[in-house]
Order: sequence, then structure tokens, then C-alpha cells
Amino acid sequence: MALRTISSQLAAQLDKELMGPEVGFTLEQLMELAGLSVAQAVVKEFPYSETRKSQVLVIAGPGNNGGDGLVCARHLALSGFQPVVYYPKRTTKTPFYAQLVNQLKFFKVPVLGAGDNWAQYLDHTKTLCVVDAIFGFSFKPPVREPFGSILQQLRHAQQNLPIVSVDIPTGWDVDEGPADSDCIIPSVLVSLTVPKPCAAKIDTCETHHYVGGRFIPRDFALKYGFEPFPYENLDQVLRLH
Ligand SMILES: NC(=O)C1=CN([C@@H]2O[C@H](COP(=O)(O)OP(=O)(O)OC[C@H]3O[C@@H](n4cnc5c(N)ncnc54)[C@H](OP(=O)(O)O)[C@@H]3O)[C@@H](O)[C@H]2O)[C@@H](O)CC1
Ligand SMILES: [K+]
Repeated sequence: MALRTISSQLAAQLDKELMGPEVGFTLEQLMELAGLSVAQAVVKEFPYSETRKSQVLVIAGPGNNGGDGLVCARHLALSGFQPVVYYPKRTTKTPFYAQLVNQLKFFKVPVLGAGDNWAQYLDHTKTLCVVDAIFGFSFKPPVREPFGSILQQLRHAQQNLPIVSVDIPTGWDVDEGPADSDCIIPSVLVSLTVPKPCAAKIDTCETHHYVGGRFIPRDFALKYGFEPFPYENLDQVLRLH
């Protein structure tokens, strides 16, 4: 079956409508479900076991994609994993992000900032995977620092260390896909609500694809031009391939 996708522009419009006066979701609600979805995809891909490594590096960017990563880290901690968060550029536009960081501290999850030695966690003998929550559907190339250097280090690490990308593989053009051969290649992509066109450019031999962010009714999906996804039971993610 053809992959159902919507453009970055339509995704932003859908987001706005969900949080508009008629529907009335808050960003906090949607982000909680989005982060929970990503955590569930990690658990499905790398089931927790007492005898294997359980450290997960979550890299959070400055926007809502980063917020999804902060929520995901909390759910991973609840599921027995040992997340470490690298959050180099923090926004003060709303107090909500600082609250998410406080919740991580409450769960004893380390939150590293600019200047901290985050790259030590790229050691694949100790870390199970990296959650790429750097940029989502509002990314506009070219990438600015410090994120260019972070992506370069992820590219080097990805041979041995799987990357789980939230919504968009960071650095990819949301509608066109990977801009050049230097882009990261995630092992797992978790599209939120509905895949964006770049998801059609993944190589399905290299990248497992999930959809998550299960927060819209059937008629709303159809209005935005896609068939709803057949999630099972209360699952927050559905593996597409
Ligand atoms: N309904 C859904 O599906 C839901 C989706 N959700 C999630 O929200 C995500 C979209 O979030 P978003 O709109 O906040 O944008 P996002 O992609 O995080 O990036 C914006 C930030 O990046 C920055 N920035 C941009 N380009 C840059 C560059 N080249 N180099 C450096 N920086 C750059 C930009 O900075 P600015 O340009 O403003 O200075 C700004 O700070 C979406 O993908 C999904 O994960 C859920 O949380 C809720 C429900
Ligand atoms: K991402």
C-alpha cells in the first residue's frame, strides 16, 4: 500500500487546528502523547532486559520536537531504561520546557547542557540507541550551530549506534528528504500523526518506520486527505514497515 503522507505546510496547519479554539487540545497534551509514542517505539525495537545495556541518549532540540524528546526520556525512565538527555539550546518562550526538565530531574534523569561532555554517550558499548529529537517539521536548512556539529558526530556514530528519529530525521528536508549523502540515516523513524513526504525517501531495508501520535478521529484524518492508521488496542504506535 502507498505511504500516506502530508506536506510540512499541511502538518503545521493540522497542528494549529488541533490546538485552536474549536478542538482545544493543549500543546502539553499532544506532546505527552507524542513522547509516549516514541518511547513505545524504542521499547518495541529494543525490548528492555536486565542483562543488556539500557542507556539511551536523547538529544533534544529547541522546539517542540525537542519537547517530544524530553517527554520520551521520562517514559523510558519509567520503563526501566537509563536515559541521558542532551539539551544544548533551551527555550524560555514558555515555562513548560523548564517544567519538563524539572520532571526529568525528579526521575533522576541527567540533563546535560551546552559545554557538557555529551559525546561520551555515543559509545555503542554502553549506549543502546540515540533518540534524535532535534528538529521536526519546522526545520529550515541550512542547519545552524551547535546542531551542525552534533549531526556530524551522529553521522560518525550511526554505523554502530542506532538512531531513532522523532517525526523527521534531523537535517532532512521535510518534503524532499535527505539533502545530501552526509545526512544521518536513522534505524527507526517515528512519524507523528501522519508521515511527512520525506518518510517516503527512507530505505526500508535500513530504517524501520512507525507512526505514532495517536490523537485524531477518523473524519479529521480524512479531511486532511489520509486514511486513519489501524492501531491495535491502546497501542500508541503502529509499525508501517
Ligand atoms: N500534531 C503533531 O503532529 C504534533 C507534533 N509535535 C512535534 O512538534 C514538531 C514541530 O515543532 P516546532 O514547530 O516547534 O518545530 P521544530 O521542528 O521542533 O523546530 C523548530 C525549532 O528549530 C529551530 N530551527 C529551525 N531550523 C533551524 C536550523 N536550520 N538551524 C538551527 N535551528 C533551527 C527553530 O529556531 P528559530 O528558527 O525559530 O530560531 C525552532 O527553535 C513536530 O515535528 C513534532 O515532533 C508535538 O510535540 C505536538 C503535536
Ligand atoms: K527529529
